[in-house]
Amino acid sequence: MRRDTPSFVGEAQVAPFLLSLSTAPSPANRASPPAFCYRPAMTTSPQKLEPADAQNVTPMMAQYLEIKAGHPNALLFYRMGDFYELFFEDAEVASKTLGIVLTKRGKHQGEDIAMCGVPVVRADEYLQRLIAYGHRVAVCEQMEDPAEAKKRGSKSVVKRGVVRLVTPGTITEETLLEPTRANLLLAVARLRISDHEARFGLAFTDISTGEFGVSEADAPGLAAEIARLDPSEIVLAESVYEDGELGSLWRETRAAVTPVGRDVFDGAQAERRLAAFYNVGTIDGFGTFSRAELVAASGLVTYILRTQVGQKPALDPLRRDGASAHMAIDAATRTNLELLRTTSGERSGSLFDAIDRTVTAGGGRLLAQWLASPLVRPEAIMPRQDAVAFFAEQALLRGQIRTRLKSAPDIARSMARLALDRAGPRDLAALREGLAGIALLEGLLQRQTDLPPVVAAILTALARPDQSLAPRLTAALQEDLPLLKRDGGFVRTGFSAELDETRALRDESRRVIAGLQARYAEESEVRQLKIKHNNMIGYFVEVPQQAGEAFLQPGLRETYVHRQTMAGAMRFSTAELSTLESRIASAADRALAVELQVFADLAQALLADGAAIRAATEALALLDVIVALAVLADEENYARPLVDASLAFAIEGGRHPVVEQALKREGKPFVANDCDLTGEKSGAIWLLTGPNMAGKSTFLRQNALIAVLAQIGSFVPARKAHIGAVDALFSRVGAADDLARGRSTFMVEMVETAAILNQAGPHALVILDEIGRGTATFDGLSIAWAAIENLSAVNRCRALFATHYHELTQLTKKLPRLANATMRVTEWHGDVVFLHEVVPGAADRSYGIQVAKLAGMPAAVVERARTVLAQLEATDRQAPTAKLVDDLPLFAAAPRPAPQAAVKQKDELGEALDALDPNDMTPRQALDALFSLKAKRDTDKKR
Ligand SMILES: Nc1ncnc2c1ncn2[C@@H]1O[C@H](COP(=O)(O)OP(=O)(O)OP(=O)(O)O)[C@@H](O)[C@H]1O
Repeated sequence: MRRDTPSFVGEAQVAPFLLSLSTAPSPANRASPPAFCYRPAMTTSPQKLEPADAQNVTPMMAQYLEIKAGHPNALLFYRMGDFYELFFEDAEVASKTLGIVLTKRGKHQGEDIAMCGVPVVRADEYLQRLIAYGHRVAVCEQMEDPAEAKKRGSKSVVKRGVVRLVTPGTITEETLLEPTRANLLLAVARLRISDHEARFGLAFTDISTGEFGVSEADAPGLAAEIARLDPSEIVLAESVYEDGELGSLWRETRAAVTPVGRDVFDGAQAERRLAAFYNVGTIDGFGTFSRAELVAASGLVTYILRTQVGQKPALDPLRRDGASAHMAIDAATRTNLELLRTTSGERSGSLFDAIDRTVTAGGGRLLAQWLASPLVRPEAIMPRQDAVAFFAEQALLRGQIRTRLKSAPDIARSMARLALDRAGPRDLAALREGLAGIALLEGLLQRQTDLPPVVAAILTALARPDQSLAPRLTAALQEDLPLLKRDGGFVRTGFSAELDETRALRDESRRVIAGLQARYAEESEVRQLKIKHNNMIGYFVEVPQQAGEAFLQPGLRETYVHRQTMAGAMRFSTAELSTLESRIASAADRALAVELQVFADLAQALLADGAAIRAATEALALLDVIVALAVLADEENYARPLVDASLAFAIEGGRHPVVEQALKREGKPFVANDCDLTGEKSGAIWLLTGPNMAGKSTFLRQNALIAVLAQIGSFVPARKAHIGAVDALFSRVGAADDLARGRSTFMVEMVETAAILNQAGPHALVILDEIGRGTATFDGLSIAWAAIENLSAVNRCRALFATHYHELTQLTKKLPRLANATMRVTEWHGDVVFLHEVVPGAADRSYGIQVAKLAGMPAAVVERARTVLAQLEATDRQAPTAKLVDDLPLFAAAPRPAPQAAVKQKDELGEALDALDPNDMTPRQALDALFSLKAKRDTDKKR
């Protein structure tokens, strides 16, 4: 692809050059962003780019170096005419990431300067790619007309400045954002309470919609809170980033992590900075916030102002997003239950995908947020259920609302771009459609009676925006609109008399040119004479070369001034054409100026009503979600659950929301199953046995997912459900190897199971699927055994525990809260048939060999396995594990020590523990260490 010379003067040292682009990364096939952690020292090394070298470089390069020195941690997009250029290491990084060719331009300190560039018109595509790979980009624009620079002398350089830092958490462009995912920027501030204890303030915002929340967590709760919010970028002080104890958190998050200087989180400035940001005298009116929350919020706005270089996004006032009001779900559980994404990172196959019936991007984002943060308080859940129930009964109204919602554009993001002065005519059009849609929906809801409180609140919010805005936008805007306002042509004829006048002048000039061409052709007797235009020489007369010679002779040359001789043609200008040209140019300039003023006036009117429009937009998203949940309940035959503060968990005829739909697509039925963990008669912990493939995992997960759905306010896939609100949900599967983190299967299982046994309280719901399978039979059995005893005696929570260790079923004799359940199977001509039915009792056998046979194992191997099994069973009969239950004294767990006491008792055992690094251990070493710790502990007790 050949590029034109950049059209600015004073920088003639920039030669035209060749640049080839590989296939452009398309927004549609965007690769999912790799897990990364932003490395601050990634770009050009500073010693190479000392601005002090400026004496030895061209003025333009000196300017580049100075600007780059101010942004060492970002790739610098340096605007040159129609391209953004990157130099030095920035160019190398960008060319590798974007797949564009690296070229050279001039020398710096004797070495070639690497360079690559991206066309301004396609910058968004490239930005998207760079951001997805965790880079930050500083966008440096030309701040004056090149003609201005030229006036200062031919060598002078166009003024440039960085207008914006683009980072994963601060983007607003439609093309860079995923429509149904909130793009959260999270700031984490640490407040030390003592040497051993710290509180963390979390402040998060979605700049593209204006949402702004704060919350607080202690050290153990921080990871779960980050997993719940699932931010795109995390900003934190360098000291917090470098804290060894938190290291794994920053390494393992999907978000880009941006450490910043401590001044960003300056506690002494917090209130003042927040008040300045919101333009208020004091922030007391926003409510009461903890110190940690305020420091985080002020860090967040400080970072935003720095990345937006002074442009202030319109953010809602901060609001406490109480973590305690939400079900605690840690990262491993979220992954395991595939709430928003499957374990392989795709949306398809997740719970979100299965239940999402929303029709707007804002609704999709809100539903995802609800799924990420189910509620705990029944009095918060009930109003949502009432609203869903209201629409579940009204199919006709639902249909009318959805038709209107479908055509409503994503106006939250358009409003955000407007506030940042990044909006274009199409954003105004989106607001025109959006506001008109809001008015229609308001009318529709107004005609209904007996609205439940949530729907009544939606109606009030929809009525808030200024009703005159939509008609005003309709009157001002054309139907077909350009992307950029600087292209003009978006204001409707008839809206502005001044604009219509200048446009008439421009159109009339065109007619004059046509007349002039006819006259010139007649006078010169050259019929092929044409008047044309290009950007280099403006309007000119073009004639075939042979005819052109006559124009150089007296008679014609007085009128026609020679400009260019081309292959086969000659070009001339005339005084009349020059006059016309300047008239046309000034008419076009004037027309554009009027259009930009119209744009600015409309933008101002919309922003003045910003709070009302944002409230109406939020109401629109809420309406979409509520109606979508009603559609889901109707389509999939879900029932309204009873959620209260009890410890009940009684599901009748429960189904797995994702598996059920998958089976339905194949025309297969799903077998519904009951689950009662209420505890009085049924047992609060169910030990589930049954062969592989019988449906154990499906049953376990369906109950966890039913709890999640019930607590977001949705109806659930069951005939009837009574759920005592779950405050924490844990789900673990006998782990697969987690080689990426350098841990073995067994270690992962132990770390994760330990987390549950340490944290689950009486209102928790715990799902454990084949815990202990990652190690030798007896080790695994013993650990599973001890874990069940702990769950029953210490955690006293509701739990489902699937296992292949049939020996464990004996435990019900000793543990009254434990009940056995099994997957019913039957045999047919020697083959196992799965009935997918959960019934009380224990599996009599594993059917492992039958399943192997079903899987196509060679007949000889199956036969041999039968023989070995017979032998093993004979041996077990001589020393049955069942006897153990009678022999072993009942589990006696020590009460959990208070954290304070634990710190004080730092002893030999603690030191031995400190010396261990589980990440560096093999399973064998971990086991050895566990035994040696236990031995040490036993010795201590005897002392
Ligand atoms: N209730 C059900 N109704 C109909 N089909 C079901 C049901 N439960 C499970 N299935 C089907 O059986 C398959 C196996 O289920 P699942 O993975 O839960 O078995 P499992 O007992 O956990 O097996 P493994 O021990 O091998 O993990 C599922 O993919 C699903 O197609």
